[in-house]
Amino acid sequence: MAVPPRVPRSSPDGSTPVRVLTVAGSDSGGGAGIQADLKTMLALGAHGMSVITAVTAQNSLGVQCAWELPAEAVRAQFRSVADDIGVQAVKTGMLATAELVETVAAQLADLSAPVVVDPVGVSKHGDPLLATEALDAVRTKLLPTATVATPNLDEVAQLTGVRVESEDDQRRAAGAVLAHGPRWALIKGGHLPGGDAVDLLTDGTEEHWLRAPRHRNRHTHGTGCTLAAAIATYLAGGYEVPAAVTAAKEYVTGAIAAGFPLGAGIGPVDHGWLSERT
Ligand SMILES: Nc1ncnc2c1ncn2[C@@H]1O[C@H](COP(=O)(O)OP(=O)(O)OP(=O)(O)O)[C@@H](O)[C@H]1O
Ligand SMILES: Cc1ncc(COP(=O)(O)O)c(N)n1
Repeated sequence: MAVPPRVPRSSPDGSTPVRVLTVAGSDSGGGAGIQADLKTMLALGAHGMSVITAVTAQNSLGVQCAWELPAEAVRAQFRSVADDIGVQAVKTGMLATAELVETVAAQLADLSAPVVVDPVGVSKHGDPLLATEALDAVRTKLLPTATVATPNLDEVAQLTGVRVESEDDQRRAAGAVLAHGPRWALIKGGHLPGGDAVDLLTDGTEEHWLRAPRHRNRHTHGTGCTLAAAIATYLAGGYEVPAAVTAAKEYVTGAIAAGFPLGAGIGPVDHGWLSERT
């Protein structure tokens, strides 16, 4: 298995780590959301920071309850981090409501750092994490701020109406996502059948097909969050988009291979797999 690199320190004397921000929901079970993102950032050598948009009561069986934070609380967390510490890349995940999508998009519009938008719609168990009436704000306000948008196949269908059943469909889906304004689209094929897990990264000109062996492991809670957080970390570390996504795919593939059982349902990917190898 390919071993992805850790990001270089961001100061010449090596004292300051790369700073990456996640704007997402909290997963009390620790496998997805804010918790997955911060573990990923630490594993790859960055300093992770968080803007919490919602709190979920969640475990290996699903999401039992969720509460979104007031827009003012989200804005204040964002300003606290951006105005003092500074961010070198941002990842967005669960944003819950149209008001929070608009609040976050407004903050991102003024930022010069790269942005990875994971347009989280539903959990692996089918629990809604975004109100249906927020989809329009995702299309018109959030996607235009994205350096890379990383929808899974359900999110592609929700956002563009394109149903993906083949690699050709992934190409059509990418075009439909790019029409909403992100610089790059990563159409994740994790939910397609087949021996490999194949994702398409494109900016409409270049095409990169990222292939990894599909692991027959049911403990895949948090795959999408982990991949998007890893991409943001590599972008913060100065990688170009194709190199960042390639390294992030290596990291998530290893984490899926090492996913472990917890509770009675779907366990998490193993964010610590790299340190177990060194
Ligand atoms: N069983 C698997 N083996 C290897 N790679 C996988 C597997 N399942 C998903 N992937 C890869 O994991 C990454 C995340 O893709 P996935 O389609 O699972 O995202 P997602 O549905 O957004 O995740 P989540 O369910 O956590 O929201 C992609 O690179 C995908 O190809
Ligand atoms: C707070 C939060 N964010 C994202 C997900 C998606 O992850 P998954 O699809 O693996 O359940 C989740 N379950 N919870």
